[in-house]
Amino acid sequence: MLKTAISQSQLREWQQEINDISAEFRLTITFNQLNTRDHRFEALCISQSTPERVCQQHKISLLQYINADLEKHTQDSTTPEVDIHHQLIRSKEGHIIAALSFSAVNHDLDKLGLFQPLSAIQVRIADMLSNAICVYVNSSDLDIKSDTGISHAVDVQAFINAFDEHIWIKDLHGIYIGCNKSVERAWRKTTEQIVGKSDFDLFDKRTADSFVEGDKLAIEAGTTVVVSECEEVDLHFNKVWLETIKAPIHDDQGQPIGVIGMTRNIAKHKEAQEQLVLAANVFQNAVEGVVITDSDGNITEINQAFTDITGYSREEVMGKNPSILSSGRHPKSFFERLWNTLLVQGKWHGEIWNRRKHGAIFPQAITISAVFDKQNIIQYYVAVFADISVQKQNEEKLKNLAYFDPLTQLPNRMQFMSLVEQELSHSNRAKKQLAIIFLDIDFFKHINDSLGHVIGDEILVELAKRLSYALSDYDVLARLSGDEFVVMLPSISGTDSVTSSVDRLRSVFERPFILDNAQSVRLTASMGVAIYPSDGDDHDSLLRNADAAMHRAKLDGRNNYAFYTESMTKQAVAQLKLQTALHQAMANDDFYLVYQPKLTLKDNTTCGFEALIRWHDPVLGDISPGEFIPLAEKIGLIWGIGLWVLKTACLQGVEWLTQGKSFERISVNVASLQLNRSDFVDQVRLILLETGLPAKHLELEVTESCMMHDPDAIIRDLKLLGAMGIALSIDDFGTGYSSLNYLKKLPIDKLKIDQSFVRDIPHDSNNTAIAKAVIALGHALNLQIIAEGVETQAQADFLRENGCDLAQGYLYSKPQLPSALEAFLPLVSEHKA
Ligand SMILES: Nc1nc2c(ncn2[C@@H]2O[C@@H]3COP(=O)(O)O[C@H]4[C@@H](O)[C@H](n5cnc6c(=O)[nH]c(N)nc65)O[C@@H]4COP(=O)(O)O[C@H]3[C@H]2O)c(=O)[nH]1
Repeated sequence: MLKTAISQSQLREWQQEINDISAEFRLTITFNQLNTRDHRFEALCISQSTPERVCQQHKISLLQYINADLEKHTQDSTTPEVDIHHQLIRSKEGHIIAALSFSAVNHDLDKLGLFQPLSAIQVRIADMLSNAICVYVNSSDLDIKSDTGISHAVDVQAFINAFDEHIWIKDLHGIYIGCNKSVERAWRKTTEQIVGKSDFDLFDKRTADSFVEGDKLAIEAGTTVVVSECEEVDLHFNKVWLETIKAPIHDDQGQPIGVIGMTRNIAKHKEAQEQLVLAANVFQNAVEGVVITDSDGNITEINQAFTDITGYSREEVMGKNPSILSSGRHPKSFFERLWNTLLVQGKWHGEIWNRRKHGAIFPQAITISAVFDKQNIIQYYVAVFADISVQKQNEEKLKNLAYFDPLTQLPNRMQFMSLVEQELSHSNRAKKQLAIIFLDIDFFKHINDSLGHVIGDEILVELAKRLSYALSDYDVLARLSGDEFVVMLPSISGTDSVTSSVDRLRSVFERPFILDNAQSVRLTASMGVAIYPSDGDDHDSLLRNADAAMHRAKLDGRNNYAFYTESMTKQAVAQLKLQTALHQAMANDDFYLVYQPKLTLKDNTTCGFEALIRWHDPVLGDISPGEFIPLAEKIGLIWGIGLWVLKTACLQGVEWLTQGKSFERISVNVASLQLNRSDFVDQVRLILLETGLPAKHLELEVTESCMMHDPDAIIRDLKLLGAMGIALSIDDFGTGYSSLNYLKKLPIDKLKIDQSFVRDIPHDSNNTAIAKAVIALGHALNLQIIAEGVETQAQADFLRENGCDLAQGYLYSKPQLPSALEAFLPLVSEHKA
């Protein structure tokens, strides 16, 4: 127990007063330094937080002082410099109470005129710096100072009580010789119950052992040591982190004579420490690269991810400017904007292309923040960035998928449309024309079906290359789907320039496509052209109309091209209707045949009938064969229709024969597509067999154009038909192919002068000349000549006079139903007669 000359109640009162001051000024200690008993002094307390100002004056009655010795005191209150002196304070019994450090602090208080600084003291207990208290003596007491000097008396108990920390002092035997109020509260014991006891008296053995061990540590170390850190619960059941430090107390000879201990709550410190550890962990383990620079932009810290992403180690970048990463991709203005935003808003976020240590450029998403101090001055810049190379690559891939055809790498429909739209707005402003060419490969389906899709793809890739080469750099080529390509020709000067582009595109198909297996494939394409602004003023209508024109080119026999006109669309719509009806006609049995007699000009006797098809549609009415036969050829229905006509005509012939009628031959028109079929001869043979019509009663009329495709095969088939006894004639002679070379090879019997040459004879000199020439030619080849479309007697007379053998036409009879033709069908017996 501390021996003091003052009573406990006085001490408490005194401490209370000090505590009040402490509360107000965060002061913690006070004591009388004067070696004068029963003297009244005034203490002036100065807040440590505002050390330059006198905040408030308090009178403290220091009635008594602890009778402690200041064993060594060299304090000189007049010394202006800070000078630290260490003191050991002992109780009357010689126990060391505290180890104090005094430092003189020169304040300007004397300027107030009221006080003279006697001593300004800063006190340390076991290395813990307390708040300062300056003790001044009233001017009137100065004489005392000069008489008596500085007192050794210090109220140590009050001093240590002022601390929230638990403070205790033990001698070398481990006996407590003092403690403060905090210890009383924490250990739930009074000072009297503690002083004079050892740890073994107060705690369980394990705890006591650890405490004694701590004492030993401090004594052996000869300096302050942290002996334990532990988490506990305080009186209010709050979790606290307690740290116990111990310091040895030495005598004049430096021999240890005891231990001072102090336990304090370091929860806040611990929390801050944990936060720091956590932050450091986050910093180092972040996936994002982090770089910190000082306010001048010099790198002060980086994390591991920075090194992983950029390839630069910490040593390589410390103190350098982040511009070492610069890729050179961004213009100066980019960084000017960045800095402007950063300085004004304190933050910038965006994407930057930087360069890795080994040279590769990469994109990064980065946020740069400025860190300000209390005065709003920038202290640091912190940049957090992520390498977004993979994300960029994926974006690029997606963009490609969205805008480009993966097979040919050409723009796809979406991209093409957007390019056309852009070009249209330009053309609109510049008052220029623009052309869209729609290109579709003829019969490409057959390639896929016969050679497979892999070969089909191979051809499309090769074709895409060829088409690209055929176009200029300004033209845009795209693949819309399957075998459909489309071209935009911007700023065309007129139709001519389009035609030459179309010609270049067509020339691409002149060379065969050589496949991997050395097989060669020949292709043709049909193209349609639409021109802005006449054929449409937006991308949709232009593409649609180019497509319509392309279909027109297909209907015109493929391997062709067509320009779009408004009327053409209407025509296409009407054709679509007709097409649909034609498909129905076969199933509905809407076709029938009429027959037109053929006569011998010499004696006007019937020498045969031409079977001509008729179609009556319940909705569309009568439709001329001149209209629907070419359509049937184009949409592939001609084969079925042709067989039906052949069979029906043969059955009619059989009927007439059965009726004993004489008609020589029934002639049937054969479309060139029918003749091009390899099984045509077989089909004819089959029909003759099925119907029972003798071949000698059948004649087939073929057109010259049938010789256009594979003439050798046609000649072979015609010979086979001729060998069967079927007569063959060339229809519409003079209107088309007219190759005399083939004509002489053909096994034909007749030439038919087309009605266009018959029409104006004998008045039209050209037609009469042609008619005469055909007659002469035919006769020279030993062929019979028949004229069609004979409407007048004059025509008939001219033809007869010029050697024409046969004729048919309205002069004799229109094509009619069999029932109306009785007059032209004599009985065999009559005919012979
Ligand atoms: N102005 C005029 N015309 C006359 C006269 N005499 C006959 N005609 C018409 O002339 C056309 C002759 O047939 P085409 O040249 O083979 O021309 C035929 C033929 O190429 C084709 N066609 C008709 N029926 C068939 C058929 O069953 N099969 C095939 N493949 N084509 C057919 O349709 C074309 C037109 O046939 P149609 O309309 O029946 O027209 C027929 C016929 O009615 C006349 O004195 N004056």
